[in-house]
Amino acid sequence: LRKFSQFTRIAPFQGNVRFLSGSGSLTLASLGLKSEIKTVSANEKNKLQQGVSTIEVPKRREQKRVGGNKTGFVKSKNPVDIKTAPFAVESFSELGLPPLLVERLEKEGFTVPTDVQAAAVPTVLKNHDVVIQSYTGSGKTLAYLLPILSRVGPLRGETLNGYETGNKVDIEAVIVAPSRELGMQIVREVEKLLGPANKKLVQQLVGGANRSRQEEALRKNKPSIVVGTPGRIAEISAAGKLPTHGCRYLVLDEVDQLLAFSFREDMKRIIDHVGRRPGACRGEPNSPLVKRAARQTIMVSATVPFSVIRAARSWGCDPLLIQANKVVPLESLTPSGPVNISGTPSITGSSSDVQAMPCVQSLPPNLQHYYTITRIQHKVDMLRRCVHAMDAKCVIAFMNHTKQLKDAVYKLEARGMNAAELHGDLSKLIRSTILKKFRNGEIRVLLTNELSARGLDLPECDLVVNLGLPTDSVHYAHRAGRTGRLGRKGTVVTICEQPEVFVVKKLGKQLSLSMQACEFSEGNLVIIED
Ligand SMILES: Nc1ncnc2c1ncn2[C@@H]1O[C@H](COP(=O)(O)OP(=O)(O)OP(=O)(O)O)[C@@H](O)[C@H]1O
Repeated sequence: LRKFSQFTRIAPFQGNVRFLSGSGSLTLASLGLKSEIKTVSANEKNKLQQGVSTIEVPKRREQKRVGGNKTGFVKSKNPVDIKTAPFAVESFSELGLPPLLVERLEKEGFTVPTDVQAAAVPTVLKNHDVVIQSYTGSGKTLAYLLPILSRVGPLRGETLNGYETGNKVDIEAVIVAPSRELGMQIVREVEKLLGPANKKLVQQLVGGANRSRQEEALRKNKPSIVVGTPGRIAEISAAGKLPTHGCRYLVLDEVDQLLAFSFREDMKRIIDHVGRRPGACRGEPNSPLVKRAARQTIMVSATVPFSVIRAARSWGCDPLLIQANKVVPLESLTPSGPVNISGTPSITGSSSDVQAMPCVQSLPPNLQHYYTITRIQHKVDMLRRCVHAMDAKCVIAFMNHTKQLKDAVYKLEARGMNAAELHGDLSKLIRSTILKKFRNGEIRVLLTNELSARGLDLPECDLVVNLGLPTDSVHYAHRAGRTGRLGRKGTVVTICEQPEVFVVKKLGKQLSLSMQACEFSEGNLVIIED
């Protein structure tokens, strides 16, 4: 065992920046991530390009420095100075977005698209069905929202390539997300871009909220975009109160989770009733008009198991896979190809979908991964020591059983640490109040379960702790992805028992991560060298 102070241990990686200090500005350059990002993307590129013909690659410029007076980029209370973010083109206007929308983006502090946005926006604007895959926190939400807002609502371009909506009765875009929190987060993102005057053009249809009020809002406001959870959307659709026959966009966010068995019936209803299936255009002339008349299906996730590829082929028309630097036809992918299959259950329930996807693609490169060993009864105390040692300000700790959450909160609070539990048994109102408090910094440790692993954007989160092991590498990736968003630094610590160490190591191997053993002693992170 060798003992290091945080400062000394991290020095070789990040120069003079104190690890997780929370003070001073953080830079990717100072973290030594510039070269790390380059290495990863070069490897990824090589791996991914084997056997796949790249059909469209957005013009890529030299990676540029973003920072200094441009810190307004990342909208957070303590702006993070991101020196080299994964940005590929200079501006949103280069992507063919209408000027009004570009203006709104600038007002909101978004000036430069991320890689995945640069790849996705022009492709979706060309009416392709797509699967968008890039690592957590890389900006996939705007990657699909921007092309939609270019065609739907008040920010759309003046000329619509001959497409006229006429007397709008139908909803034009349906966005499905697996959790209420993620649904509400997407709604906020759309509202932010539409501006206060046009807020009613987007309607949330999440479960747990008053259904009659949602139906009333649909009738009264005639929104262009609805965002919701599968159950509630399917319910209102089955009641005949969701006019989606002419819907042009169907977005399935966190699509691999939406393919889970529990969503099966609701997803079937949505797939069958939202817009005209692009499959209908098969055999017909491939004219732009025919394509425009069909629904465009956009599937999104950081993890794309082969079940998603299969679903996209069956639900879409010649779908494309969009990753940060390239766009390839899904037809070119096979289970043994570049997008491997993962353990996420498929809609068909096939047991062949059990291989890990190359997770360098699912996780941001700027995360540090550690594990520490303790007895089960000491896990919460180890969490407290870990938070202190890391000097973490905003922590998400995952447990596998809801019943354990309350007890853990109680123990932390007893030791003077602000903590709260978040899980599906709480009402929608309580859940959103807790999340608000966590965002505001009133809660330091959020104890939660898988509910919070997907899609939640809490940019201030600087530490993720696994108090219970994730079930597989896909779950590890989504949990870990709650920190280190959009180029920020982040740390993931898995607190396990001795017999679980081999599982942790296996996860690290599947994800190509360097998973370091550590301890927390006298307020310091202690790395245990192999
Ligand atoms: N071009 C941009 N410039 C600055 N900030 C951006 C840009 N695009 C997105 N962001 C911000 O980056 C953060 C992460 O974006 P987003 O939540 O869309 O990531 P994601 O890829 O969907 O992550 P996940 O896989 O976890 O769902 C958000 O806070 C978002 O506002």
